[in-house]
Amino acid sequence: MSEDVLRVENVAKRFGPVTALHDVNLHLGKGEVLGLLGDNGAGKSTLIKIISGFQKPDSGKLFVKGDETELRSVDHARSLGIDCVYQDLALVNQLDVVQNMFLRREQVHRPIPFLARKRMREQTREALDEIGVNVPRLGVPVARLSGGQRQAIAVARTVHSDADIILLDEPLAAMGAKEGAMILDVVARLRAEGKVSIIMIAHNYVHVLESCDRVNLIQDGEITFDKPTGETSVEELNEIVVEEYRRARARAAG
Ligand SMILES: Nc1ncnc2c1ncn2[C@@H]1O[C@H](COP(=O)(O)OP(=O)(O)OP(=O)(O)O)[C@@H](O)[C@H]1O
Repeated sequence: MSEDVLRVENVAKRFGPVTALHDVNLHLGKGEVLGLLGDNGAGKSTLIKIISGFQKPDSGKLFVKGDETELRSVDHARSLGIDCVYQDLALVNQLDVVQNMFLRREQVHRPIPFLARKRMREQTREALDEIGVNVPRLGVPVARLSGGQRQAIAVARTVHSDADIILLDEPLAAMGAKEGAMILDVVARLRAEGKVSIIMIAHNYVHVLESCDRVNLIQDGEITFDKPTGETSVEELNEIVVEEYRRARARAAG
């Protein structure tokens, strides 16, 4: 891979008595797809929220495209090309599919002329077709759609944005097998094009090994494993996780 588009150095984050991230170091190359694996509560979402400007770290540094950057907000991160599909999707239930697709653009906050609305519908349809997910009625509030369809809209919105650093927090979480495969196809296409860099949180080792260039494992708020996917296996990843589980049980037993 060429230069890093993102570097996280010694990042720590606490929530009261809970240390979510101890001392995290991570890097993402241009055009690279990095899989981030880790148990529940390991710190994956906190890390992604820090990289997307949603939360601030207590300490540590973030470099975006070579420049040390203190992200002030999600909008600030977006202005630098970083966009995230959060686990809870960040769709607005009462708004319809088209309005959600354009949520972060100012049209939604003003009356929309008929022609602009028509263009927005066309672009929404195009973005969803690109993902390959069928959402027949674009005018319904997204609250009435399935979890998989909602997830697809959130992913389509990010892929169709100007972002060149895309963070996917468990993009397959609410999906059936067919919809999940479509999202993995989109990741595969973006990976082949090499224009965007992606961090994908996932629980399925096989998905990560097949869809990513490199894999990081986060355990108890620290990156404990970093290898190209071609140099590791489900067995090796399993072994590390089981070993950590044994250690945690031994610690708990005193
Ligand atoms: N806003 C918060 N307030 C208090 N504690 C938090 C907050 N956000 C995260 N935590 C705690 O920080 C730790 C890491 O949480 P995080 O959500 O980053 O884990 P995760 O690896 O994404 O887990 P999961 O796979 O279950 O989503 C957990 O112990 C969690 O309870």
